[in-house]
Amino acid sequence: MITDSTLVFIALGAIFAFSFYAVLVAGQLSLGQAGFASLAAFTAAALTPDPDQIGDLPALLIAIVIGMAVGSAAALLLGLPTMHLRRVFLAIATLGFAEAVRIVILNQSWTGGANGMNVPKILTPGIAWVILVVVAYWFWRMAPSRYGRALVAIREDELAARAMGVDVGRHRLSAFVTAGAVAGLYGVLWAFFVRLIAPEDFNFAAAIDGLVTAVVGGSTLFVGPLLGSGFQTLLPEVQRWLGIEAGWIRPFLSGLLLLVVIIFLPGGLASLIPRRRLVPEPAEGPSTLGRRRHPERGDVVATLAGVSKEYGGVHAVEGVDLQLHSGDVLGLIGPNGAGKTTLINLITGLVPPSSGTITVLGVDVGRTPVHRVAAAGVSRTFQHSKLFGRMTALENVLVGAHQVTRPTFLRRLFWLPSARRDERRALQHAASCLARVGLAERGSARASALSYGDQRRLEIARALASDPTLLILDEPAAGMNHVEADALSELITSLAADGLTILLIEHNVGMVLRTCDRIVVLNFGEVLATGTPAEVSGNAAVVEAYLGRRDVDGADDHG
Ligand SMILES: Nc1ncnc2c1ncn2[C@@H]1O[C@H](COP(=O)(O)OP(=O)(O)OP(=O)(O)O)[C@@H](O)[C@H]1O
Repeated sequence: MITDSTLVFIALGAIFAFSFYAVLVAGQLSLGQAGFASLAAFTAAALTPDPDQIGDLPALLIAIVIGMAVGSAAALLLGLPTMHLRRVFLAIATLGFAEAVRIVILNQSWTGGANGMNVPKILTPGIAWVILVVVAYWFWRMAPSRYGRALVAIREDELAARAMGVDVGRHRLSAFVTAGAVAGLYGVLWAFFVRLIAPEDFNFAAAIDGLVTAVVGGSTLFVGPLLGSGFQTLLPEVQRWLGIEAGWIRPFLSGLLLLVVIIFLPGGLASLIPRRRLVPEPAEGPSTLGRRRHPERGDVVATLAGVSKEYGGVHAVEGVDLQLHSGDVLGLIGPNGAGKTTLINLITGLVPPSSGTITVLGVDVGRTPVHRVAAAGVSRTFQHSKLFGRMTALENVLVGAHQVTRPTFLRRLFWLPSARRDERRALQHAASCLARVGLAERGSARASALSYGDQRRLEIARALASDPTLLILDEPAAGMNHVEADALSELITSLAADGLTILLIEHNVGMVLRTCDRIVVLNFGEVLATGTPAEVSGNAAVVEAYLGRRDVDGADDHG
């Protein structure tokens, strides 16, 4: 039943699916792979020397190099203007590209137009499978590397990944170029196996086949494309074996399976296979990563001058002047909608100010990408949890350590001991961050499975992993009981004793009064009062605008 052709088509289907996997893993949906494959196939077929003259293997190797170069170059050129597009918009743009390629190739004389192009058949099942193993190996080694984790983090929460110091644009582009190279590889292998290639081999249906293979197989594990391709290729064989020739059965069943997988098994068939979880390395003494030199106690860490942020007609932040000093714990309080979150989004570079200047650790924040602000030593948690839900607690913290760890992917490919050493150090560092917030035992739990209080603590551990100078905590005690809030208060005090500067936004006023050296009160986007806890709590305007009002609300979270 399984012929040589079937074996080759399973391998080719899986390689093509890997080109979708390459971007799905970073949360991107691209349909341009058929276009990359087509460009690569026709260019390689036209340029590769005659195998009768130079031998089959050298000819195939030359074709592969040409195809992968063409595929990745096309992806780079298409990626540069489209990488800012998200989800369905990227799918539409890339689909448009693939369709344009098909029409251009159809109308060229050198490609043979609709008649297609004759290509020598030099691909053997053995070579097809060796190449598949190499491609699978690449993605297998990539997944647990710093780069692989960053891609998954982007898929899980792009904004949080940026705040953790991941250069999202560069990572998305490199995933896209990888997809182009792998699609180009597929195009070449296809061309040098089927004898006659035509533009229709790389049409919309081919792209959808590749996507279905990747989605059905699953994008969470590298074997997914193989499972998907095995299913897609073997189904017609099983049909033939059973004597059912109807051509509609395969597309119908794969459509049905796609539906079932999306509804019941979002991780694809591969998610049925248990995944080996990273285990924390026990910390041997203090972490050797990071060790950032913080400014001298009392030095200015951040300066905001006349900062305003408008959303349409809403003045979320209005003319704020503020300085943060090294080693300070500064509290930021105010009624709901006062502009607290907007202010920290401004300080971390997530939103640009409408006017005014913000300088943090020497960086002009309004003009600097978020990941560079993070690299300068700014880290934060989010008011509404922005954990990477499908990653474990340990993996979340490892992404937090992105800026203080070294890239390992290329060294992992060659099993270099230095990569293993770097990984051990990163794991120990992550374990010590988890231990610092009291989550030492929870490292291998999925972030989304943690209790609410533990999720808040995990966000702090992830933020700490970048070894920040300025740590911004946005309502870290929300949902915590008094005991947990007290422990959090102690943690904040101990972090400040280590030299960190902390900006704490919190509605638990009792905790803010106990923990902070200085407090800023915002109201309607403006600074209503600044001072020590005693000064602020005795300020009549503050009591009127915030403290009193909250008491009337009956809120019991003032401590
Ligand atoms: N992206 C946005 N688009 C439009 N308006 C916004 C946006 N972000 C914030 N705002 C508005 O800006 C004002 C300040 O909001 P912000 O979330 O900063 O307040 P906050 O003090 O953090 O409130 P809370 O305590 O409820 O979190 C609100 O009126 C809010 O509706």
